[in-house]
Amino acid sequence: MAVDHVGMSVVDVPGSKSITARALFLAAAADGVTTLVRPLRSDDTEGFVEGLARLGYRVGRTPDAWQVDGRPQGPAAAEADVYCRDGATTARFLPTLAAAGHGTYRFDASEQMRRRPLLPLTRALRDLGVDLRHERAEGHHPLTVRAAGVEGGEVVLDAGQSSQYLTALLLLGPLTRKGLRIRVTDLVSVPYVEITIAMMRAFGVRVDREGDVFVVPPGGYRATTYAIEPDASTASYFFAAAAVTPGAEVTVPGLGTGALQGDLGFVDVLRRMGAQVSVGASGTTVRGTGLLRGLTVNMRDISDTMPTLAAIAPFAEGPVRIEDVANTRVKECDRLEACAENLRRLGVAVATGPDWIEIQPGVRGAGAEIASYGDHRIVMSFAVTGLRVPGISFDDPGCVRKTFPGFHEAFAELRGRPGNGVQA
Ligand SMILES: O=C(O)C1=C[C@@H](OP(=O)(O)O)[C@@H](O)[C@H](O)C1
Ligand SMILES: C=C(OP(=O)(O)O)C(=O)O
Repeated sequence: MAVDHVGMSVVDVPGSKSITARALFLAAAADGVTTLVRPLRSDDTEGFVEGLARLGYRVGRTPDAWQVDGRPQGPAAAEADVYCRDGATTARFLPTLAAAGHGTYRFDASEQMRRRPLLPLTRALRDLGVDLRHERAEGHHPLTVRAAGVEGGEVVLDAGQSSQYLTALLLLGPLTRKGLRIRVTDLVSVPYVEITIAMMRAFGVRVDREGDVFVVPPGGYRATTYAIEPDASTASYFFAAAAVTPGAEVTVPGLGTGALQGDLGFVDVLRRMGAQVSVGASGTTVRGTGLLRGLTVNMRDISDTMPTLAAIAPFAEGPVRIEDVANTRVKECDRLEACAENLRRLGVAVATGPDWIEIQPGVRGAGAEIASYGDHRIVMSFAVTGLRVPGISFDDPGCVRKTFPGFHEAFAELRGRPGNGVQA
């Protein structure tokens, strides 16, 4: 088996996409000028900034920091046409931000983002009195918001397919006249809601929770200086690389015990499988021990790391079964089927159900071309597989630009030799 050299590496992972998107929303809505330190520069966050600019917000940028002139009263533009690209945070958060202002704003997105669901959020916004019209299908982009401020009050929300609906409404709460009481009937990806609440706190707003009801007071946000954590989902590829390479050690600084992101919990999965993991105050280190056990794991809270685990699962001693990840079918692609198809291309035995995937040990084929489906996580995950299976290539390696344009270079550096057989 080809075992590549990973050695001992310190990997500087770019900023969190989720934290950058929330920080941009909060800064745009805040009273004053906010400085965002080390934001993520990638297609998703560039799309968010471009959307803000179209809505009339001013964002000044240096390589390491962005300055946002907050407008508590809402967008400066009376009319705007915003293209949200492929980013669900952009496509779900920006129309919600715009709803609190006064003007007519149209939002559209990539073909895949047009397919991804939105209905529970647009329904909730309408229930709150927002004039929101879909051009084609109910609950999908393109859509137009005729904004006239939001009164607030109580609203019921099903966030069983995406927590981003709840995050959008939580972020909106302080911009409404009466505040919001959001009654949630179902919720996935809970740690992302915790990120939202922690970040709202940093911008001066306290969210209270009474059972299934999230209570958000009116009153707006306070501008601040906010440092963005490295992206924990991105870090998963580098941690996984260490775990599948006996003796290799990867440290990601800036992601430690105080981290906001639930996806850092991926290292607990690696620990259960046999990797050595240490989470300290200033960073996290994973060391490959040569042992990789199979396991059954519920990834409802950290489903962005499902493809990472699926891609290294064939190297485990026993089957790996990942459960409760139905909503990975409505992401950048149907990730359960994309993982299954690509594993089969490599000669791995795999089965899927509505919300699970089970992967058997062993790679019986040679390398193959991986079908990316335009999904950054499929490419980054199977790059890790490529550490142990020679001859893996990608039909669309560049789609990593969504969250990490420099991924292939960083991964090649980790492997200790340039090129990595991957053309970006
Ligand atoms: O709020 C966020 O920033 C995110 C929430 C998660 O989505 P879902 O809540 O749709 O699972 C995650 O998959 C996505 O990458 C980012
Ligand atoms: C699902 C993802 O992105 P989003 O939903 O923000 O488009 C992701 O980054 O894996």
